[in-house]
Amino acid sequence: MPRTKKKGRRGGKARDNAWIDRKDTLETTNERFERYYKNLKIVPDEKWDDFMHSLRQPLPSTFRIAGNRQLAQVLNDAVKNTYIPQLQSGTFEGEPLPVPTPLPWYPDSLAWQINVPRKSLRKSPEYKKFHNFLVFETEVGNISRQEAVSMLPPLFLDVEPHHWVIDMCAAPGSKTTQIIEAFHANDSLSTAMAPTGLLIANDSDNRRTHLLIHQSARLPSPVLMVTNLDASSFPAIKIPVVDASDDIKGGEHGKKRNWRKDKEQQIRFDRILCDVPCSGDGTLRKNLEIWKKWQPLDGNGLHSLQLRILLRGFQMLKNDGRIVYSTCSLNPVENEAVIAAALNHNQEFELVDVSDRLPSLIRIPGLTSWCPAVDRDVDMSFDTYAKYMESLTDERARSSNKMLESHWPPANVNDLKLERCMRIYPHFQDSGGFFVAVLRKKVTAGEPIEPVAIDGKRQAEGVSGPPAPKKTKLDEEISTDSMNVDQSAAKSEPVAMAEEQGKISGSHEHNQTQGKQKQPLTETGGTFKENPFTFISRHEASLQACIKRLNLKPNFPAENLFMRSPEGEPIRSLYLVNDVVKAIMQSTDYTRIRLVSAGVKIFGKVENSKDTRNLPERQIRVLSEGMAAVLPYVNHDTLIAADIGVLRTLLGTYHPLCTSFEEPFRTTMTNKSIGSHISRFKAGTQGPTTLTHDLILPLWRSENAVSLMVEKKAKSALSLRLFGEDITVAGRNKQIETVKVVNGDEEPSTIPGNDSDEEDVDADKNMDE
Ligand SMILES: C[S@@+](CC[C@H](N)C(=O)[O-])C[C@H]1O[C@@H](n2cnc3c(N)ncnc32)[C@H](O)[C@@H]1O
Repeated sequence: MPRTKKKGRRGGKARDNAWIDRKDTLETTNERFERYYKNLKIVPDEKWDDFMHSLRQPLPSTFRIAGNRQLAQVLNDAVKNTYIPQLQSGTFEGEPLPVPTPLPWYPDSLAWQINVPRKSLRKSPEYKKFHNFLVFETEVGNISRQEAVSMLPPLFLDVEPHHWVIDMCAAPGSKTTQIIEAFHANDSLSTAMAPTGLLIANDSDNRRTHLLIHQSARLPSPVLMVTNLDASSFPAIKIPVVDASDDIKGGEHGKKRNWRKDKEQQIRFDRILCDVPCSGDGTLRKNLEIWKKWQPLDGNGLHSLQLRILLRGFQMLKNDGRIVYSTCSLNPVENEAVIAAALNHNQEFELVDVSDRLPSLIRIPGLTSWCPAVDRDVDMSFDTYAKYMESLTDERARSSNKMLESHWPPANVNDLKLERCMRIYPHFQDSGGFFVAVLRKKVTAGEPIEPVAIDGKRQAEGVSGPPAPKKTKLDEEISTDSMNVDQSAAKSEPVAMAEEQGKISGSHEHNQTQGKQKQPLTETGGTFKENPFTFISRHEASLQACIKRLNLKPNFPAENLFMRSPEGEPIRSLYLVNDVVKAIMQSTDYTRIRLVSAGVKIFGKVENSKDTRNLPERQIRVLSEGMAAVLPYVNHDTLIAADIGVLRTLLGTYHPLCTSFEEPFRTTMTNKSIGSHISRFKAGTQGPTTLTHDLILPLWRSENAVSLMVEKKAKSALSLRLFGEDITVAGRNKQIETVKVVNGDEEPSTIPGNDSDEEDVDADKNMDE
């Protein structure tokens, strides 16, 4: 049986237990917060109490059914038709249990909200069962726990599979995952598309890029690259130009691109997400520490970084492209003020009216007037920057002034259509607070308009045209087209994490610089320690043997496979990227773009064992996590046919002997050679079990047995979904342990069954997790 190299766990245990993690009581007050936002009139006076009341309520848990549409529908049906009726029949302390409700604005009702106090969770068997389902499906990437409002930006981004997209501040990756889903929206469980687009998920915090990699590994894609750079100076990336005769949308899968060696293009993006670091006061309902720390200078301090990130986004956008800017802050200085300053800096851009999108989402238009606080004690007495500057009579006060003109509304504020921005408040639909703005490049005839100064120090009030002002320091930082920027280490504003370390959520950062604005950028990672990305020869013997064994189609892009070790070293795992990602990786040194990860791991090296005997055709196996990426190249006629009965045996036993299967699978497998195979489990009904769609899964044929090469948690999730119980060996073990613990008996040593082959059991333990 194959042994694959043992991997470290990718975390996630602690998260499981906190799935439905509602805090039941909150102590919440901050006089500055109330004074600031009441003065700003962000909500009408008569609604103020509702607003404050809802901020003090625990935030309901929300989740989204992820993955491709077909599976999403199956899981959504399970929530609606299996779990909700069970919950409806349960009670807690004599009261009916609250049941999950769909978020009315989320497309196809695929997102849900649960409002359950912890104690009912712990004590309700119905909720325990539902919780188990959520945990398993989350672990295998089919459900994503995500704050409701954080699901919004990708919905307004409208990503299509051929788009080139950059998520500039992406970690921990909830929105990146949604974008990946958009790339694969049309995949099904038995067929997949090879998207021709590109997704760069970037974050300046190296540790958080690894959270992002973990999160996105649940939905692996050959379009994905993860970089670790300061988004405000994201470097220009050049790749060869594609021949004009090539369809850039790559409608035909596997069609090779003809890259021209003589001509380069700078990558510009169709879609850009700027989900920038922010003070995060929209997350007060779940990040209670903000109540103690909040003060208005946090937002003032983040404004210039937010603006620089958005303006770098402007520079990198294609002509007909779209940018979504979002924060989980309520502060206009981090929201409308950033948008206003960016629009005045580059008048080629405009806000998009998206009022007809997601009609059930309750929101209000962006503010068109506001006044920043100039100190921690919420002094809001200056309605213009000029008046504020006049008030600074001594030279020291003037030179240490941290306020920028762009903190105030510009004179042309009414021309900017800021009402097209969206504000979402907690009392609207029992959510967190959020801000979203959708921007695009105007379609203009003639010459591009020159950017104007943005930080207000030299900018004349009432910018109406494109004068060519002297550049300010902030301008210089922004207008560097970063063509040759070499970020030897990513830099970031010293923002602290709003959320608990390591927890996956869409929440934004909190600036804990406590009013220190525009701090010098700090090095995050020092040296960049990542293994190189080495493309391998498509003629490599073990690879060719594996392709032949799996009957992959001739258009399988074997030349797009790389390993994460220096050239010449033996292959361990092979990763697949699409043509655009490969072109970037070959045109740009990976240390320049601080590339942390790319593509999908599709093949694993089988460690030498009695099965492989050093034979090349037995040395590489297809990994379950890579199946979706391999599917477009699978020849469906040559897949090994199997049914629900076979699946039951494979799930219920680690390595069943070939002879333990019914015909015709028994003879088929007996006649197969040792190595990696792919099987198609046909949709159908057998007894009480219905498989609603075909499943395509990897198998390993050893000397006498067959194994389903799917990691344990995914096996349990599949078993729960199909049979309503966890029939896997691990699942049965867990049940026996629970019974023993409850009865005070000893732990069981082994589970009886057909698991006599020690080596096989090891192999299963070593599955990539
Ligand atoms: C609001 S969080 C992003 C949340 C993420 N979009 C999600 O949905 O999971 C902001 C992120 O910006 C990152 N960040 C802070 N400064 C940055 C910079 N200069 N460039 C790139 N990322 C930055 C932080 O590390 C943080 O992960």
